[in-house]
Amino acid sequence: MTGAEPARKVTVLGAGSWGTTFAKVLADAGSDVTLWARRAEVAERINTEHQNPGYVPGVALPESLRATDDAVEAMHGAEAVVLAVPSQTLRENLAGWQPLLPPDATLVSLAKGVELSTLKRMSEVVAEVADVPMDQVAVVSGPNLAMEIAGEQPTATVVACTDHDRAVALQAACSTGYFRPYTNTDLVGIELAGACKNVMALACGMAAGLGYGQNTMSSLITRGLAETTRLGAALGAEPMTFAGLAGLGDLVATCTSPLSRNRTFGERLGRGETLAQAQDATNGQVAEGVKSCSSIRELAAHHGVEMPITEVVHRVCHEDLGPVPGAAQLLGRERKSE
Ligand SMILES: NC(=O)c1ccc[n+]([C@@H]2O[C@H](COP(=O)([O-])OP(=O)(O)OC[C@H]3O[C@@H](n4cnc5c(N)ncnc54)[C@H](O)[C@@H]3O)[C@@H](O)[C@H]2O)c1
Ligand SMILES: O=P(O)(O)OC[C@H](O)CO
Repeated sequence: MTGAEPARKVTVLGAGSWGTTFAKVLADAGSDVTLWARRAEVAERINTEHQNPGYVPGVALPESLRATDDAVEAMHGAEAVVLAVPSQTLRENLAGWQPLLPPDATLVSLAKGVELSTLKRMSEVVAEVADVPMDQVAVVSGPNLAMEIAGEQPTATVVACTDHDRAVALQAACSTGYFRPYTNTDLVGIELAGACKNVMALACGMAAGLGYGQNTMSSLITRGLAETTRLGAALGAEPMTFAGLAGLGDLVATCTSPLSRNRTFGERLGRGETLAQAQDATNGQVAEGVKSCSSIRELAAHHGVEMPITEVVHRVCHEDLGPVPGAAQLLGRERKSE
């Protein structure tokens, strides 16, 4: 897919909550969409009953949306390939798909995370594993809780790509009466915002689980935005990106919605559940912040950036710090100006 023409043939790899929902958006926008599912029975049900009840219960999928568990068939002739798998498995998934990628296809990451061990953003992982230039990689990120979009509630998002024409083409391919994408070329800012907001949603969830109210949430959201913006500035992002849909927009949606897996996960920790107990309650769906809190913390340390909320979330998730002492640690920090 090149130039400013809408993509007509789009493949979505991953039929989880967001992959299925984004495939519906693309199909509703008039694109010719094939959705790849890991399990044959999921693909079969989408094709015959137009449903994916394990991930988007009660949602009628467009009849034009085709699904398959055959990656070769899924990717044949695609102008854009959308990667809708968890951040920490993207490298492994994409390595398997790499030989099948159509050479000039725009590769679109939906994942919100930072890879453990390499500390790479998802677009960096995609460009490296697919062996394509960075301007062939795009990202979609914003306040995009899948179930609300699947219910066709009005939502905006950001399509980011360093190649503006590709961003415009993808924007056209996913614009519907209920889904309004904006373009942006600040890939670094858009991706960091998407990864960090999951960590802040864990923190807000913990606060909710402890019984704290809106002052605490607003304090965490605002200071979470401050530390995310600091990291972004150190990595060359445009600071204004963090005030946009993929920054403040997604932060507010994720930190305040009971639909967020990250917020829900944090709430369980705040109520005193262990990591394993909270994990059991996710129905197999991914709460990206649980792993990304560690990679973001490490990335910040490499760049000499202070991220106190991320630090506490990491310690609660992985170093046995209780949420109450975690809150005390944040409140007890050295006094400073805003
Ligand atoms: N659900 C949302 O509301 C939403 C919105 C925006 C962005 N995202 C991001 O999109 C990405 C995917 O999220 P999702 O909500 O679709 O996740 P999900 O847990 O609902 O689905 C994950 C999908 O990846 C597939 N998969 C392939 N290989 C896998 C492996 N090795 N391990 C686990 N799953 C594997 C699963 O079969 C499943 O179809 C995440 O990074 C998430 O942060 C999600
Ligand atoms: O359910 P979560 O916490 O993964 O959040 C989903 C989306 O990223 C919200 O934009």
